[in-house]
Amino acid sequence: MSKFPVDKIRNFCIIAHIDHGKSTLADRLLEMTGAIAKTEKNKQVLDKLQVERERGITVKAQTASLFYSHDGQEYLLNLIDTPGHVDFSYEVSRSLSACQGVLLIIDANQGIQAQTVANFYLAFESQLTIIPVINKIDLKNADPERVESQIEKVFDIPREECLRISAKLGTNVEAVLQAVVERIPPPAGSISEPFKALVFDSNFDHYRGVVANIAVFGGRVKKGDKIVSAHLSKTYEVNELGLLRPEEHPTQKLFAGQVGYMIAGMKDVKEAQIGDTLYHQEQPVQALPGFKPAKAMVFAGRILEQELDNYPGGVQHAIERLTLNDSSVTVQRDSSLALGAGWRLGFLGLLHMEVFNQRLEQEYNASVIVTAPTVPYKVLLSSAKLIKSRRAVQKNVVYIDEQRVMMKYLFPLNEIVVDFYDLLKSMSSGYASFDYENAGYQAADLIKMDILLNGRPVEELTTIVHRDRAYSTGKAMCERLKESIPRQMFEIAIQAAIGSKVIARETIKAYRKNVLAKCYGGDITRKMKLLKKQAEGKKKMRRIGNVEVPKDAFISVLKRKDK
Ligand SMILES: Nc1nc2c(ncn2[C@@H]2O[C@H](COP(=O)(O)OP(=O)(O)OP(=O)(O)O)[C@@H](O)[C@H]2O)c(=O)[nH]1
Repeated sequence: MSKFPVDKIRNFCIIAHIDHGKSTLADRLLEMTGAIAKTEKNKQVLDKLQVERERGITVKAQTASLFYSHDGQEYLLNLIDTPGHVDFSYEVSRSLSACQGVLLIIDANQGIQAQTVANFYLAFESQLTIIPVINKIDLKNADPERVESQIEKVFDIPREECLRISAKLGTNVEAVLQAVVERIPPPAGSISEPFKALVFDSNFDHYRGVVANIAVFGGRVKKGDKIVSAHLSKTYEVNELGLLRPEEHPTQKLFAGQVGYMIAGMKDVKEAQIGDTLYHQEQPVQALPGFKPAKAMVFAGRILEQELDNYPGGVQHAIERLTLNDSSVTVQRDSSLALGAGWRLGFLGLLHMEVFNQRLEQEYNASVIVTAPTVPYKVLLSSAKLIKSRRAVQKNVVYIDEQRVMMKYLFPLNEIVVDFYDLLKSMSSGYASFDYENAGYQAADLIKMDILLNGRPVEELTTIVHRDRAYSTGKAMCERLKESIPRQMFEIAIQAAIGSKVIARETIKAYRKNVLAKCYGGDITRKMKLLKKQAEGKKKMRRIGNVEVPKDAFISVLKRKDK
């Protein structure tokens, strides 16, 4: 591809609240610039992952380079479609680092929603040009006037700057392309500078190794060049590079201002850190600031099971490779006597945890068991100092218009992490939307609860709970254990205790398990089979004191309840 002057390049993201129409607009922009054919089949083409297609949501940011003629000039537009859901906001913030402007899409019926506000601030803080685009004006209940008033009031953007479109029907989408060219500034870099590129995303290809998505901030790079990654100071030869249109489109060179992909013989996922800087071997540059690591909000232990071994290299590789593509997941090795070796993974939210799990299964054929989500705590060890409990505290209220109000609260994270969003949606008949950010640690009345089997604490089941919830949580855990521990030759007491105080108890009656009881007389092979099965079952048991506990019992207590 021939050189494209920097002033004819525009890099922009599409950001919005979930379902406001980003991916549909991206389809129209791809069609109008000839990147994809205009057919029914080409729907949400940038949502490539199976999990995205099944759930109808974007979870990965995707890049597409478009060629667009305007006023007799040819422009290269690099579009990044981003996810809308709060759990994937790390994708948005990284994508913004490769852009100078954003299209902020707002549904003409729903108006400004929680993630519209959150995404606006991400773009605003990055000092990007913001083009408000009111979408779905074809809807019967569309009220673009009202949405423009909201935009003026909440974002202080004059209503004249808003575009009104229907991404579905293609109405006025041409105006969006024109606004991108006219309002968003070109990237700052120059071709005469030394080569400098930011790795803003990467994924692992089974055959070609690491494929890095890069934004070239200065200079140029070509096939065969020797480049260095600032993070590891390791040198690589560029094997392949090109544009994403949205499929890979190999080129000989990439220039300042361009966004594209690069393959440079990186075989290990540790070699292509997201946020890394690449430069020419002979022309070292100062590394770019990179990205702040994502802060995990929800933790889940994953338990290593036999069936995880069906991915070549084992589940370790599968997790490493998937976290390369989703760097917001934190991974720690973990192991316990009862559950065996596993991982403790941190996520930005519950949907994020579900999606990661689904991707492990679908893309790496690794089935895993997810334990109940927990949130991080800081524990102050003290003798008898009671800490005051804190419930949600209202911080402020803004009336967006006569129908909508924006309220800010300070919540304990574990109160909102599991079902708060679902509850809010059903209570408001789907009208309310919700977003959250980390407000730091707060003192709370939390206690450590132990589970005892015949008086012995089971380390793996110790949990931190709010004092008000201790009884119900303890009772539920005891009941679940009672269901899953088989009767044994003596009575088993299952207790939930806070310190030395027992708050819940279940009892399993004594019983001599005679697996042959039902086999009156006859068939010896059937008897042998049952005895063998019992012996195998014993291998999967863990002994706590004198009580034999099957592995499944731990899992049934720790596993998330199905919805
Ligand atoms: N009537 C109407 N529907 C639209 C329009 N644009 C998008 N939609 C519909 O709105 C729904 C959501 O559109 P998407 O493009 O998937 O929304 P999104 O913002 O990409 O969603 P996420 O990526 O999951 O955040 C789909 O059912 C679209 O068909 C429009 O202009 N008019």
